[in-house]
Amino acid sequence: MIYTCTLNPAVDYVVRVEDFQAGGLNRSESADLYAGGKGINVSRLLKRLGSDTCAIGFAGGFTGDFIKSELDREGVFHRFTSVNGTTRINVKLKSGTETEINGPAPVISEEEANRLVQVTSELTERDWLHIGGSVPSSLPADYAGTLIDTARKKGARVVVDTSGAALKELLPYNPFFIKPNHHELSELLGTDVNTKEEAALIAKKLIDGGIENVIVSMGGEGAVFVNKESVYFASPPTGTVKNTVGAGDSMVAAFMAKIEAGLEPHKAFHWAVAAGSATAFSDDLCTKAEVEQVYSRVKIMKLEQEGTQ
Ligand SMILES: Nc1ncnc2c1ncn2[C@@H]1O[C@H](COP(=O)(O)OP(=O)(O)OP(=O)(O)O)[C@@H](O)[C@H]1O
Ligand SMILES: O=P(O)(O)OC[C@@]1(O)O[C@H](CO)[C@@H](O)[C@@H]1O
Repeated sequence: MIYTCTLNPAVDYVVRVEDFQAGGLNRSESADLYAGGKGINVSRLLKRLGSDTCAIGFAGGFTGDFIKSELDREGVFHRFTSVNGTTRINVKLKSGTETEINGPAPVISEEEANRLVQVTSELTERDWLHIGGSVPSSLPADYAGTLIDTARKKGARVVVDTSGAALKELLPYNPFFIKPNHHELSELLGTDVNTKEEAALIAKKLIDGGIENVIVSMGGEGAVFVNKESVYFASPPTGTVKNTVGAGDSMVAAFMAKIEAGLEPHKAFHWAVAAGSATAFSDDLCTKAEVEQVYSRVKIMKLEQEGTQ
């Protein structure tokens, strides 16, 4: 079972405005609500791809109830830890460009935090623990690390998809897989990552440090995959981009689903890029059929290891 842990879930309020004017009264053409947060997106896609998954994390208030009812509607298992506070709402404004306003996390008490650690202590060696998204500031700095240690003691495989300080904090735990985008990688290392060669070079260093699989996504420019054996680059097909929210999460979901199904990592990477693009071309997360349609249009090539050293 792939457990996704979203410490700071959100209701994503996706609003479309024809010609947004800052400081003026804008009327939206459409507004949609989605159960959001990185782990929740990953679980929703895993379910669509046919993998066993369960979403865990903190949920509270009417927004927490909305997320649970949406997951129930889609048949996604969940086991959230209830909190007193109210799960945030994240605004995704689409008006030519995409603008995001992600809300603040509710305060998580020590007792609530301990209850989630208990859930991760019930994982087994057949399970994965994916930790995705931001970490509420009320939690101790080493909280996500505690979850990883707890799950690892039970033999679970760990995947990390956080950014900023949280990612830096968790790299020494040597996750099985990470998928930063090139901006997150630049921020992490304080150096610009703009090309596939630069991405491959940095990813190789992370692999040498003990992480098993790294995908660096670069939006419409493609993505780089590095593990101990090889370095690959994939370029996505062109298409009409409708929504990139959750595109990265779709990559993570497809990579885990295909590794779980026994595929070699570079083949799982090919599916990951297809899933990311299929979501970018859809209004919501993509479907399995959409991933299959995009798959043959993704160009994948092996890069020389020497070029990355
Ligand atoms: N313009 C685009 N055209 C085709 N595919 C795209 C485009 N933008 C994103 N994608 C697909 O989505 C994947 C992930 O995109 P990106 O690098 O923006 O991830 P991300 O920043 O983690 O996304 P998010 O945090 O919004 O989920 C890319 O590797 C690619 O497959
Ligand atoms: O604020 P965080 O936790 O970093 O990111 C949260 C978020 O932007 O990530 C998902 C897309 O990846 C959205 O569903 C959600 O709103």
